[in-house]
Amino acid sequence: MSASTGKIPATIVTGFLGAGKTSLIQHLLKNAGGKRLALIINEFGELGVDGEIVKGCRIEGCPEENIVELANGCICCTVADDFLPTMKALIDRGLPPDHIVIETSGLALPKPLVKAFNWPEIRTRVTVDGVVAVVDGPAVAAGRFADNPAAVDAQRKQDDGLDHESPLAELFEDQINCADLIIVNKADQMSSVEHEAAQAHIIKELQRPAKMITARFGEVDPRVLLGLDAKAEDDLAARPSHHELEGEDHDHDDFESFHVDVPELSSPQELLGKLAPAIAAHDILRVKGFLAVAGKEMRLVLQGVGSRLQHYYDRPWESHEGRRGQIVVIGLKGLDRAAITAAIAA
Ligand SMILES: Nc1nc2c(ncn2[C@@H]2O[C@H](COP(=O)(O)OP(=O)(O)OP(=O)(O)O)[C@@H](O)[C@H]2O)c(=O)[nH]1
Repeated sequence: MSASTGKIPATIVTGFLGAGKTSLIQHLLKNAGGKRLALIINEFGELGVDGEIVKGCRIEGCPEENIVELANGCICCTVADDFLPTMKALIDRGLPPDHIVIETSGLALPKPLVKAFNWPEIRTRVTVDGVVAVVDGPAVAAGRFADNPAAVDAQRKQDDGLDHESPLAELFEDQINCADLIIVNKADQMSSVEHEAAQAHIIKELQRPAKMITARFGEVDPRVLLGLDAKAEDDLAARPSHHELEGEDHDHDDFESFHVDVPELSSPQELLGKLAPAIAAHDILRVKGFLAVAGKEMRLVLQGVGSRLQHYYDRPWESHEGRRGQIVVIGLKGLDRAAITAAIAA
């Protein structure tokens, strides 16, 4: 319960694809110090990978019924259909959570979600304690979210309907400009010069006061993360967004995702060898999923952010899952699905 409002506090975690939102939440759950947390996990792709990863950790104190997945679409577009009923169900429980944490999809605009907390049934019971933006530090330092006039011009030539700046830059700016706390993540992958470049870019684009801290693997003290007491739903005018200037056009109309079934692999390398060139050739932004490897009882988690690929075994396959390997692929609209599928699953 928030001491200043008497309402249940909720934290909205935003940040681009692969920035480290799920890692942050896993760390928070492991260090919750007895707090009863409930999680709402939203994903752009049609497979609930993030929710599965968090459940796969089998963290004590966070039973599976406290983790609600809203997959297949961005939460900011389905607020009334998905988010509000989920919130209501959580707060109507006999023993409501102490704190609600919402992981939005990497393509979601946070502001429509904050607005949803003004719905009468929610407003009286819950307050937005803070909006936390997780930022991929090395990607920002590398200029991934900078406005790139040449690239936008080239895209415009292909698509007359494109009426705004780089979709990645816009989304990045909307996410940080809604935040109370910005976490510059992946410190282990940045030199001090890159760290400074990332911070300078954030400060250049930031139009409101927000705290900024650095982290690796989302390891942030829960006392820093929770208890910001921002009451963000009362403060919407101070959180500027490109989206408002563009009417109903949603930034993530510029992105698409699909999934690929992957047969059992002889080794992880069998897939990695095909995936790395496919990511480069098709400028794939994000891949993630679960794979079966011959002779291994455990399922293999695959994570790809840009060209960086990571994999690890997390838990044994359960019998009802049938060792079914699947990965989600996300990129800018116009992905050559047939070519990517053929390259990965051949
Ligand atoms: N080296 C390094 N890798 C990190 C760090 N934080 C996260 N990662 C890795 O980056 C990948 C994506 O991390 P996630 O936590 O799943 O990112 P996310 O923001 O939840 O991704 P989406 O939900 O798909 O948008 C995983 O392979 C993580 O292990 C970090 O600080 N350093």
